[in-house]
Amino acid sequence: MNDDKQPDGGNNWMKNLVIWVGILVALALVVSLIGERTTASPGKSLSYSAFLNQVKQGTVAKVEIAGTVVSGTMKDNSTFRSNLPAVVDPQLMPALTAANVDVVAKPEESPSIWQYLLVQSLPFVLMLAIAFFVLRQMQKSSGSGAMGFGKSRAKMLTEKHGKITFDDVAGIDEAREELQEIVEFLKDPTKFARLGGKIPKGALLVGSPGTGKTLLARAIAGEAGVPFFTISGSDFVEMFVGVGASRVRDMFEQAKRSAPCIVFIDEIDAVGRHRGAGLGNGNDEREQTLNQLLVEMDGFEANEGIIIIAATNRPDVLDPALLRPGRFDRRVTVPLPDIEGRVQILQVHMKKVPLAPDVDARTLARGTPGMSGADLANLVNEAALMAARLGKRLVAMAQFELAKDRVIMGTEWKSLVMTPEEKRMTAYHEAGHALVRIHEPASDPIHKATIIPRGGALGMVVSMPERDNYSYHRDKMYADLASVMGGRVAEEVIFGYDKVSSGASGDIQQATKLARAMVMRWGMSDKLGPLEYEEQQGETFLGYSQSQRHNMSNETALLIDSEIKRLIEDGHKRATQVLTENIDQLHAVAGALLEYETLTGDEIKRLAAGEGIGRDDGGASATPIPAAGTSIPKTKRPNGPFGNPAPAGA
Ligand SMILES: Nc1ncnc2c1ncn2[C@@H]1O[C@H](COP(=O)(O)OP(=O)(O)OP(=O)(O)O)[C@@H](O)[C@H]1O
Ligand SMILES: [Zn+2]
Repeated sequence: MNDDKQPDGGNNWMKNLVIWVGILVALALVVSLIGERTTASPGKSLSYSAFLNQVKQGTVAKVEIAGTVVSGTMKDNSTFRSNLPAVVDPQLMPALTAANVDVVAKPEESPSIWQYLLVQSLPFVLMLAIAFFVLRQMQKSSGSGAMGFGKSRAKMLTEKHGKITFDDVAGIDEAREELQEIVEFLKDPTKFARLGGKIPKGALLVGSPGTGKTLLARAIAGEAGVPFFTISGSDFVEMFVGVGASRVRDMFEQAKRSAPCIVFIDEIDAVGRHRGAGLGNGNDEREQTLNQLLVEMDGFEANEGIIIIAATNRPDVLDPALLRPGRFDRRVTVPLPDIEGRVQILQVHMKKVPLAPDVDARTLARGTPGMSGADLANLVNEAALMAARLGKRLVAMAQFELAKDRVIMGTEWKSLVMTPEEKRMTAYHEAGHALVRIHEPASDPIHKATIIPRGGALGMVVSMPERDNYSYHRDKMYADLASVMGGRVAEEVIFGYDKVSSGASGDIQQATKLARAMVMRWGMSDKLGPLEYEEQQGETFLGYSQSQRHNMSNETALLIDSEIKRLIEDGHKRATQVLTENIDQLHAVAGALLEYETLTGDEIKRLAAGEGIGRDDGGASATPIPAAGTSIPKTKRPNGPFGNPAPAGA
């Protein structure tokens, strides 16, 4: 369903303009030609010497001279015309008098007044025409109104444009659930408020291109049955100062008239960049626009029923002000789908084409790691086109396989750059984090682990505190340090000390930060004692926290550094111990990660306990995962195609 692409007359109006200018020029030519015809005297045309001969022979009865144009009548009543030479011929007048020709001097013939006006005004007419078309175009693209310059370009999509519901959105259930509350609110804002729900104002969807952010926003509108306005952040960014701001104002006015409704701002980073991040005053306009956006968001009462949903794949560049409570208070990650998600997305799109019986969504999903929902939609579309070209009634697996290759080649596809070897390393890295966490009782339980790349990280392990933590204990800190180091340690244990990847740079940063805070802020180093060595500055927000050391002696500074180093080394040691003692579990979890890409905390626990993963999803369940204690020789595992026996069912 790509019908949300706006029918933008992009090149059309240029074409129109060219056609109209062409017509005008052609008209002008015709008019001037006609003009020439009518002013020209009839009769045959003679050269000057022929004319002079006729005069001398006495056949000419009468001439009229206008400037250099001569027209005349012969004695036999035929007419003629001729042109005089530019320099007056001294022979002519005597010859005319000698032949007794009737001579009439007429004032020089000027072009007709219309012709004159037309020629003179042609450039102006052209300019007017161009201006007219440009203006008309601007009005068209900016909705109604005479000068639609400051008008918002928001497009309103109603159910006419195809109703989209959550059924159309597959494989991103978590994001869907997080947004469910907004649907409830929009369905009946007053009831929601009465029941005491916290009224949402805006949500920020974060995710790479094509993961279905737009789709999700539309589905919310579809589920709630409210109008959906869509606009792109770049539509606000104009050359002229003030235009963007007035567009924002206009957009909100429009939205208020149709509340409850959803306003979807795609690419919000185009306006929402951190203020003052750029150089020069080229950003004045953008800043004004952003300020206006903030003002509007603060201005409307939450129960007015306007929900603003914004999408970005660069949350890191957003202005912190946008993320303050009461603005985009909900931040929802829309991840790339894992295998299960890809199966579901493929199924959603396969519903729209007639399938041959041999088509297996799961096999396709296995072969498309890293593809976004948009890539998968594209894949199904390509396959259907291919089948149509071959004159087939049903789309068969062969076409899907071909289409897959085509999509892979056609997109700059990130995970394609990730070689199987890198993928394997990532799997062991994340498995390392996860296992250390499981074996350190003080750490938070794992929510999930994934090797699907997102936002610069190759994979990640997400843990979820069982309760809100207000204070942390020393043992939890140690456990965290160990599990943060677990990723790099797993790489060392499996691939050798020399082979470790740069993928752990984020971990090392995190470990250092944690260790520093333990030493300097929380007084957890015995050597330094419970003193605060650090002064906090600025907002601890979005990573913009800054800290500074007090003026301190050199020895203290050295001691701090060595304590930080010691803590990190301790973590490294603990992780190494856990992982070498439980290397079977490491293989099992890494193997399962390669197989399924995303594992839940329970699944990891089960694997670590030597049990099966416990999924019963068709083909996948038949796949033997090299769990701890299985008969697959240990040495072989890291060398398999994916550290795994050949996938079953494929
Ligand atoms: N989770 C999904 N389920 C079903 N279809 C999807 C999904 N994600 C993407 N698609 C398909 O891909 C198309 C494009 O997705 P969409 O425009 O919503 O992505 P996006 O995240 O908004 O991308 P961008 O950041 O480029 O704007 C959708 O119209 C849909 O056909
Ligand atoms: Zn890591």
